[in-house]
Amino acid sequence: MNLIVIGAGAWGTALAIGAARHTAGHHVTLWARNAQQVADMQAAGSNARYLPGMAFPQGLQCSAAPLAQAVQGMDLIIIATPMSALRSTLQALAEAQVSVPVAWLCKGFEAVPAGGSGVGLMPHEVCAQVAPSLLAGALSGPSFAQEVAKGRPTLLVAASQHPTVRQALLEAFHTGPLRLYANEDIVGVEVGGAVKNVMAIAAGLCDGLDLGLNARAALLTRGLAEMTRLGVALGAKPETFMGLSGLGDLMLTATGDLSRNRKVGLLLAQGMTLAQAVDSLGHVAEGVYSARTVVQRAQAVGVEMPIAATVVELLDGRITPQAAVQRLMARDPKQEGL
Ligand SMILES: NC(=O)C1=CN([C@@H]2O[C@H](COP(=O)(O)OP(=O)(O)OC[C@H]3O[C@@H](n4cnc5c(N)ncnc54)[C@H](O)[C@@H]3O)[C@@H](O)[C@H]2O)C=CC1
Ligand SMILES: O=C(CO)COP(=O)(O)O
Repeated sequence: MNLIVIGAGAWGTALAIGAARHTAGHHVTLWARNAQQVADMQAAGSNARYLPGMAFPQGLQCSAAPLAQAVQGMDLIIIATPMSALRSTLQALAEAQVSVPVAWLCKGFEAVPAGGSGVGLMPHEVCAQVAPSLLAGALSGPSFAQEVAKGRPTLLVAASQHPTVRQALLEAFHTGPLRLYANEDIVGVEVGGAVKNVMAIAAGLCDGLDLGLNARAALLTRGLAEMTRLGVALGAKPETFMGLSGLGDLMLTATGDLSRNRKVGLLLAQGMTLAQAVDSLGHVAEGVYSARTVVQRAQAVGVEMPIAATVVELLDGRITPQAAVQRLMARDPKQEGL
């Protein structure tokens, strides 16, 4: 199998390493838009900027060729850019008349700028707009890049309504320490991936303010309820949220210190501004950009998401972390459930 990973950040690089290391007979290409980055990676045999200390296995190729040329002859195309570049990348693939399976790794909803109008979309909705004939899907689940690059056991979900896409993802990545499950519920998988990042920011704040383990468990439980409510209202199956891309990724991202989203919350709790927190990461934290869209989509379908809405106010600097906690605690009593 020939496969190409578009976008050489932490996650694209880790997955390319995993596929190249464990699948004899696969030819894996890691593509970056920046020729200098490709030259640096080739010279070092690693991606020092985005995934330092992880040596490339033999056979992993790097490329900065024009995208339309780079994807020729590929059997599977993986988009590993941030959510903000998904639309333009899908457009480029549509223009290149790609007919092989494509899957994105980005977790988020398209951003709606502060004060802006319009509706932010889920990844598969973006694809339906700009590249409707692509055979496409998402690869998601609890997976810190550094652990995948180290070869630690990791379970992922191949989500698509197209069996050929699910099958191609399994063929490419179900190997060695990577185990894949297939799921047709792309809405559920994408809602889980987007909302867990928003909840991880909240969990970082909770821990940064030293609110305690009881508070964090409560936050994640109610966060899961918010995720499920939104997903079901958007057409997802409720059971998807009990799976890897829902509860699994929520647990990992909200409690694991490798998470960039969690780190944003921890840094805000220390008194950093959002700009300072984001600048200090050196990587994307998708929850910062998706939070507003998540809440806006929830309002559009009449779903209440008090934790996510509070995160948006915090990110906008309209409320202090302490006031946010007081407000959530002072909500009226209600029946437990979704
Ligand atoms: N890092 C992780 O452990 C995981 C990340 N993800 C998701 O994967 C996506 C990417 O995350 P990371 O790789 O960690 O981000 P990162 O911040 O490490 O790297 C992003 C990369 O995308 C590249 N990029 C940006 N725009 C591009 C474009 N138009 N064309 C090609 N490349 C472009 C940047 O140059 C950079 O190399 C995010 O949506 C993230 O939520 C999902 C699972 C795990
Ligand atoms: O999606 C991830 C793990 O599954 C990575 O989370 P962060 O983007 O918060 O680091």
